[in-house]
Amino acid sequence: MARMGALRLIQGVREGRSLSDQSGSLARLPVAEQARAARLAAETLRHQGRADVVIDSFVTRKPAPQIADVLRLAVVEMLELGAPAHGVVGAAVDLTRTLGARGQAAAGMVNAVLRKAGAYPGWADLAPQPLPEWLRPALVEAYGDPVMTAIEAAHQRGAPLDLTPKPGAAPVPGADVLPTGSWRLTGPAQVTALPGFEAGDWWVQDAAAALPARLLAPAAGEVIADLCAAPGGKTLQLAASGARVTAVDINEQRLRRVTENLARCGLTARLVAADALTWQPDEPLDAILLDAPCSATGTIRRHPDLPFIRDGHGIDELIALQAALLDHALSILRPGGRLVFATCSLIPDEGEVQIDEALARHPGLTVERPDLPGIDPAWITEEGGLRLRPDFWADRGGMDGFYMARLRKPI
Ligand SMILES: C[S@@+](CC[C@H](N)C(=O)[O-])C[C@H]1O[C@@H](n2cnc3c(N)ncnc32)[C@H](O)[C@@H]1O
Repeated sequence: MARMGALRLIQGVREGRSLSDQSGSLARLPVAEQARAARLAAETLRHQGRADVVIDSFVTRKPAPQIADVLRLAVVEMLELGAPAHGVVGAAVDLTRTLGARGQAAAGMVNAVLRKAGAYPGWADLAPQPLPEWLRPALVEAYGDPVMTAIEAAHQRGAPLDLTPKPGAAPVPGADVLPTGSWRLTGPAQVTALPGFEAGDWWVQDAAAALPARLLAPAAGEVIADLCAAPGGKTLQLAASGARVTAVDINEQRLRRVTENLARCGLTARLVAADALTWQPDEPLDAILLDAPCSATGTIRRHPDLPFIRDGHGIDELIALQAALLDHALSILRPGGRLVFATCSLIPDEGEVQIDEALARHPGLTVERPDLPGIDPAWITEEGGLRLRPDFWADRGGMDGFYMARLRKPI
């Protein structure tokens, strides 16, 4: 059941739908099978490049796309997830037979290929899934080949579960406390069953994603706007500081998740469904957090489907939107106020370049160098921002790619 669900999810990705958008399609499966299907699909996409090397070494002709996905699923289940070959091969043959006449005809080939693939000797040494052509060259240009290879290796390792604690909350048993203050769980965990979930002592948020709000350094009583706020990880951090927070997002449905998260954690913020390009506050803002919409290329280790469902289109429009959001945010910030600009992107045009260009457009605007506990000074960029990459903290489980900078508006 889970394998069929996983195959359907992968086919959805081939048609351009993200795994998270398709989660409802598994609703008819028991909960445990839904989780298994989602994990199988994600891991198959994460290791697709390596699976193809194995499959190619045993086939004489390229299999049809659906059959290729059945083979990839089985190869990843055996070689990466350690499932016993006999069960996987039998299930893959059965799955193939459900795929119409083409499946009936391919069942023998699938059986023969997978019997050999299960004993493939060099899986661990195969190069990780490369990033697609719409993204890789820009990142090689920005960071160089060795870093690109390290980023791809980090994507292959996936991501641990990071939690942001409410101030004073007791650590979840078994969690490591990271140098920047987040908690990290490396083993399998069901979020809603963890101690402190019901009480709202913490929320799920990658350690890198927790840093923009820390960089803003909110203080109790300050008037702060969180622009582009949903689903609200950063809103929760700002609200937990005692600041008076207005969370603005254009997407009403996503804002509902902010409401739920605030309620669970016993925190308050004013929520506004509005376009942050035109929204006007009713009182002067001491600080703004602008977590702008972006390519999300820093989150590939959590979303291995992203390289497959995107093709690079729309990034120029996002870059223009980020600049416009930044200009409007600066216009509504009080003189002397501070603004953190952040994107979960690895592309410098969505980070370092945005800040360089904003400084050129806004005379008197300055960047304040990050002074956060736990960050490595090597992560600070020339213009004074913070560049985070998935290959950082490799021995601790990595972090999402992110860029952030704290700006100070002149008085
Ligand atoms: C990167 S996500 C924000 C993540 C969020 N800050 C958090 O920490 O959970 C970007 C958000 O920007 C919102 N968005 C996109 N364009 C917007 C606009 N013009 N005005 C307000 N929100 C916008 C999207 O709906 C999305 O929720």
